[in-house]
Amino acid sequence: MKPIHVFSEIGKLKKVLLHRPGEEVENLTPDLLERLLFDDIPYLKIAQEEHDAFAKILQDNGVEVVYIEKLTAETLDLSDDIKNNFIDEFLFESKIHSDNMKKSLKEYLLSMDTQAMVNKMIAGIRKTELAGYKRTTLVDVVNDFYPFITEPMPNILFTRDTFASIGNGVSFNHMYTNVRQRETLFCDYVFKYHPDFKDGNVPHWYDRDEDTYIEGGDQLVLNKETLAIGISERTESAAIEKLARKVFAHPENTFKTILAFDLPHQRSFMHLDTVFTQIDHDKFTIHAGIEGPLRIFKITSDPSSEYGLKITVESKDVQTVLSETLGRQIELIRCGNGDIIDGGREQWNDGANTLAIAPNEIIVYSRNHVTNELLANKGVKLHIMPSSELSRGRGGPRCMSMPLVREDLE
Ligand SMILES: NC(=O)NCCC[C@H](N)C(=O)O
Repeated sequence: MKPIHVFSEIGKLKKVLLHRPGEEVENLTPDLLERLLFDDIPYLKIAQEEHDAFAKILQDNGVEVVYIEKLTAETLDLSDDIKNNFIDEFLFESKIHSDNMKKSLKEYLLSMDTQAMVNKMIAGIRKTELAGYKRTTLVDVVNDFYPFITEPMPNILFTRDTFASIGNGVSFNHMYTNVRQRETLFCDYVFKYHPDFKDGNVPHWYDRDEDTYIEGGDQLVLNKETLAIGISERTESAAIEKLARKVFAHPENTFKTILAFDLPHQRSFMHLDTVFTQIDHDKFTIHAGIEGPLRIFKITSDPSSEYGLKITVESKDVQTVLSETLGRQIELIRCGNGDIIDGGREQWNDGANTLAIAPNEIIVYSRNHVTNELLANKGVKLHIMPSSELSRGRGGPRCMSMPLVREDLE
């Protein structure tokens, strides 16, 4: 089996990548929430308990759970060179430019064991914790009010977004916001050097140094022939074209069609998986807000065209386009039963963001009880996880997980 094997959204989940929330959550302050893309400050202890419950559901159902922070530490422990280069790149991307500051930070980071160092990089380094921190550069003086030398990365919790497993390959994403850019450095090193991944001959469908942005919450693998990608606040059409050309050109490629959904560019529709996830061969959850007039583009390979792609605009509704493309009648189950209040509230709390661990078997947030009851009545097997604190980061079970291996569907 190759290290990455994901040809559907619903095949039995065998291995998944998570991040257990840590001290970065305690580095959120009201002034920083908007910049750091959180809507409130989770209570870390409870957030960790909720996350452990999530991991336990996965493990109890035969899924191997690996953590990005642990894989990164194992990777950096492989050699001093790898560790040194990682620190240098991290500091560069954290915009630490003065030589003095770089030197003191490097000494500080190297004084810790590798796991503690990785956790600290994710948590952010406060000005108060660096002994002898002095304002030396113009940047330091200008930013005097800012409490961090390196910024916290609370969104690394959402492992779905930084890279996406597609078939046997990976899309290393260029994130839309600067604050999420450094997250992709961690998986970049893991895939380059970690023994579980480096020799796997994993094709890259996209690279983090591309100049157009794309995020994993917008990248769905509907089956071995079909991808769905959101054109959203976080993913631009130019990035989808680049990815499409790479995927279609690969000698072992199985994907023939990419459906691109043109979403409203606003936070409540942040990614395609914020409004739409697959539950079973013929069932999806959906936010009623995207069922209506929505442009959907069908992208296929066309070697005779100048850009190598054929684009057609589908003028039908989501249900019809999906039914025709997947070759079966599709049922869309509305978040909050489509009610303007229940649907609005539960979609905001990721009621439409479910993680399938097998066909017709999904992990959902407890707080979305209207949607959950509807799903249970439709015969969907639910694994319900606690969700008071984790939901404050605006991501659900699908956002908090990146499948590495799924069994193929029959
Ligand atoms: N796939 C997803 O929808 N991920 C959720 C990301 C939430 C995070 N706070 C963000 O704004 O990027």
